[in-house]
Amino acid sequence: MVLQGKVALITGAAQGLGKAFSQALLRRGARVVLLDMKHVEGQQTGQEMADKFGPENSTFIQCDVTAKEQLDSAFNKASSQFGGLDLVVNNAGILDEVQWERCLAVNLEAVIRGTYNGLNHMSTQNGGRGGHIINVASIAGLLSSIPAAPVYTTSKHGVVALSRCMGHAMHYKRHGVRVNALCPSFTDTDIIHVTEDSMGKDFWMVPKTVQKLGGLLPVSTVVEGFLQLVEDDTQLTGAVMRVTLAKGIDYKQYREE
Ligand SMILES: NC(=O)c1ccc[n+]([C@@H]2O[C@H](COP(=O)([O-])OP(=O)(O)OC[C@H]3O[C@@H](n4cnc5c(N)ncnc54)[C@H](O)[C@@H]3O)[C@@H](O)[C@H]2O)c1
Ligand SMILES: CCCCC/C=C\C=C\[C@H](O)C/C=C\C/C=C\CCCC(=O)O
Repeated sequence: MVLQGKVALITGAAQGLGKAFSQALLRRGARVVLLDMKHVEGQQTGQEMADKFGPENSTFIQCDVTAKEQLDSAFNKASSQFGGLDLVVNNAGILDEVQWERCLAVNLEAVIRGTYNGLNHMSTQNGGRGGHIINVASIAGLLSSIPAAPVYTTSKHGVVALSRCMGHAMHYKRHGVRVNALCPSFTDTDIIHVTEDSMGKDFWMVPKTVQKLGGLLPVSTVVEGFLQLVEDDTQLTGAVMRVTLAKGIDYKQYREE
């Protein structure tokens, strides 16, 4: 996808990866609608983007992705303000093994809803232009070796499965919308600063696991993978991109099923 002039909606965009993805898209001439439940941080990031790239090219909408009415309304607002959507990035995520129901609601249910909303708005069947949905999963969505984070791992496995199913040629033919998953390893953002409150008694395992993997990915490496996924039309749909320190950016290969 050539990003110049395209319209993107990104959830969890106030900080971390979502903020970095937004900035990368704006740099390439896209217009971006930033969604986040954090009002203060979201407003600040929205202002920062408006100052750098022009107020007409981005907007912040406060939205809790787990609230159906808020998410639906944010999609409608984004689409009517910017004249349709071309790219939806379901990125908002949390790690909470204590309030695990919330973890599933944010990481999986809201990504399912965001995927269906993205299809509704971009499908050529509904008069849309076609487009691309990127669901931010995790390398945890491809491994089952993270005993300290069973629900987070489950949610991310779900995101990978959802993206592969909805990325199937059958759906692409109907809607003209690519659906792909992005799976980074540990990256230097706030989510990894876990506590006993959110992880329970196994929280001490996180730094050990990071150490075992050789450290944290810089956000810039994940952005590089993200842009490749958006711009490389040869990995059409149903693709699962991994970003790791050990192997860099690559695609998981699946046998024909
Ligand atoms: N940092 C990592 O190590 C890593 C690795 C793999 C995948 N991921 C995934 O990347 C995504 C982005 O995480 P990050 O690393 O930037 O973390 P982060 O904590 O810095 O950012 C997450 C953002 O999501 C927002 N958010 C959380 N719940 C929300 C809700 N209900 N509604 C709207 N917004 C909500 C937060 O306010 C925050 O701005 C997540 O899905 C995460 O699981 C992160
Ligand atoms: C004990 C780790 C779980 C806590 C995770 C904290 C934040 C998660 C962010 C990322 O999405 C997780 C990313 C990668 C986890 C990957 C691998 C861990 C184990 C790998 C291994 O056993 O080789």
